[in-house]
Parts: sequence; structure tokens; C-alpha cells
Amino acid sequence: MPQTAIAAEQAPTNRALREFLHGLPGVDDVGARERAAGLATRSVKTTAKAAALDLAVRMVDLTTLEGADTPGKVRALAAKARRPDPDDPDAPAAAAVCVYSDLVGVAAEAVRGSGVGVASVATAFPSGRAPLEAKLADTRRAVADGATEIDMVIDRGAFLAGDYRKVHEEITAVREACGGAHLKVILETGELATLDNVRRASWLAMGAGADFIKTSTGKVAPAATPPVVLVMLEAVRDNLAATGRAVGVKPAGGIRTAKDAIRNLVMVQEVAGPRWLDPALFRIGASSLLNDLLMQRAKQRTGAYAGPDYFTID
Ligand SMILES: O=C[C@H](O)COP(=O)(O)O
Repeated sequence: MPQTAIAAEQAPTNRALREFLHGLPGVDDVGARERAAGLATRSVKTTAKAAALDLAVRMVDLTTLEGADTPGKVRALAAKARRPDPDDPDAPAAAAVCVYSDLVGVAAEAVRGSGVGVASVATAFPSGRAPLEAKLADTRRAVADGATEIDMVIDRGAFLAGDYRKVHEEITAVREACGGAHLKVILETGELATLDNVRRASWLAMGAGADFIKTSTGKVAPAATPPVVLVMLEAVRDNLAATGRAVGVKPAGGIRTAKDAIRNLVMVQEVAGPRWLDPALFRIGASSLLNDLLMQRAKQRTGAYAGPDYFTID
């Protein structure tokens, strides 16, 4: 693994970026898939399972990203993030709500004083196809309206064409527009074709100043597959060794069951290490995972499933 990384402030040339990214060791595709599959067979039971479920709830970025979203839906989502299980005062809050930028003001008002963050997708989500000025305006507006976290998409067309400098420049510009808000950089791994590209995009985003690297928009399949998450966890682990900076990871898209969430936590523990078992460094972007986590929590407490109707619809 590299002893150095790309430095955001250096405005590197495309040639330097290409040399660095193509100099990264290639991903052993079969090995990554086998390791991810092996880790998925680990069983987590009893008290460890109870702790994992609570941790997973605290890591959820509770998401609604639909054209039909309304202020009412966002308020309901925020209420659920603040107090996921109204009958259990011990149930932890979710990490954040994640919404389109025009609904950030509604979300910020609804979570005020709770410690729940407001994440907003920005930069022409989900395609990323817009001029940089529009992307920066989108980001600034979301931050001004109260977003504490910005989830930007990279320009996959530029990345796949080898224009790494353009991708780097956009990320550093959005990073600046974020001000104090955290920046999550969505790689849209389902469009990157290879695990080598996932590794390269991870290092490119981290080098340009990402606070988190995120797998997917949730609009493209495949999304947060175990081998992809594994490769990204390796990247943040190795980036910490090379730079001293811990970057977070956010799988998103298609994570719907407590079993999926716990499998992700096992990978975090085994690949990146226990430091990442923290909402500050690991999030799960999901629209419908929280209910299954709550049902499994209730089952652990009471010995019986409450049934999906017991919890509000995500
Ligand atoms: O960032 C989160 C994703 O958009 C949610 O995807 P999902 O609806 O498959 O959970």
C-alpha cells in the first residue's frame, strides 16, 4: 500500500494523479469476494448482537430521496430519526436524516436540539451532470439552510475517461463550499466497473479532502456490495497509515435488514478495525433498514417479534 497519498492543497496534475492511482496495487478480485463472503458467515449473538443493533441504529443516515418527497414526509422522517421507537426511551437516535437540498430547512428545523445531523445530497445528485457552478451553488444553499453534512456525487464520466484532475478539482471545490459541514463523497461504485476503480476512486476522494467515502446513490444497482465495502474499508485503513487522517465509510443502497447491517459491522471490525465502529467514521445510508433494526431490538428485549406494523413506515 502507498506510503504517501494525494495532497488536496497541491492541485496535482492529471499525470501525477494517474501515476499515483495506477500505481496502487491491483485488487485481488477473487480474494476480495471470498474474504467478504467468509466474513458474512460470522454469527453475532446475544449481548454482542444487542450492542451491534444499537450501534447500527446510531449509524443510520435515515434517507428519503424521492421526487415525491414532501415537507410532511421529511418531518415524519426526522421524528423517527430522533426517537426511532416511541415505546422504548432507551432506543438510540439515528445519526442523521438525508434529504434533497430543497428540504434541508424543513429537516434542520425538525431535528433542532436533538443531536441528529442533517445530510443533504448535492452536486446534481444522482447523475452529477451539471456545471461546477451549479454544484457549488447547490452545496452552499444546503449548508446555509442547515445541512451539517453534504453527500456529493463524483463525475463518473470524467473518472472513467481518466480525467482524474477534474474529479479532484470538483471535490476540493465542494469541500471548500461545505465550510464546517462534513463532506461525504459518493463514488457510485455500481458504475465504476472494477474493484481496481473502486480503490482508485477511494484514494482520489480521500486525497481531495473527503471526510467520508460513500458507495452509492441508491439509484444504481449494484450498490453497497460486500466486496466494494471491503475495498473501501481497506482504503481508509491504509490512508490512515499513510497520512494519519481517518476517513469514514458509508455504504448506501440496498441495505434493508439487520443481518445486512451486522455483516457490514463485522467487516468494519475485521478490515478497518474497531476505531471505525463509531458513527463518526461509519454510517449506513438506508431508507428502510431502521424498522428491521428496531424489530430485532424489540425481539431481543421481549423475546417476541412486534411485527412490521408496530413501527411507523420508513
Ligand atoms: O443513501 C441512501 C440510499 O439512497 C438509500 O437507498 P435504499 O433506499 O436502497 O436504502
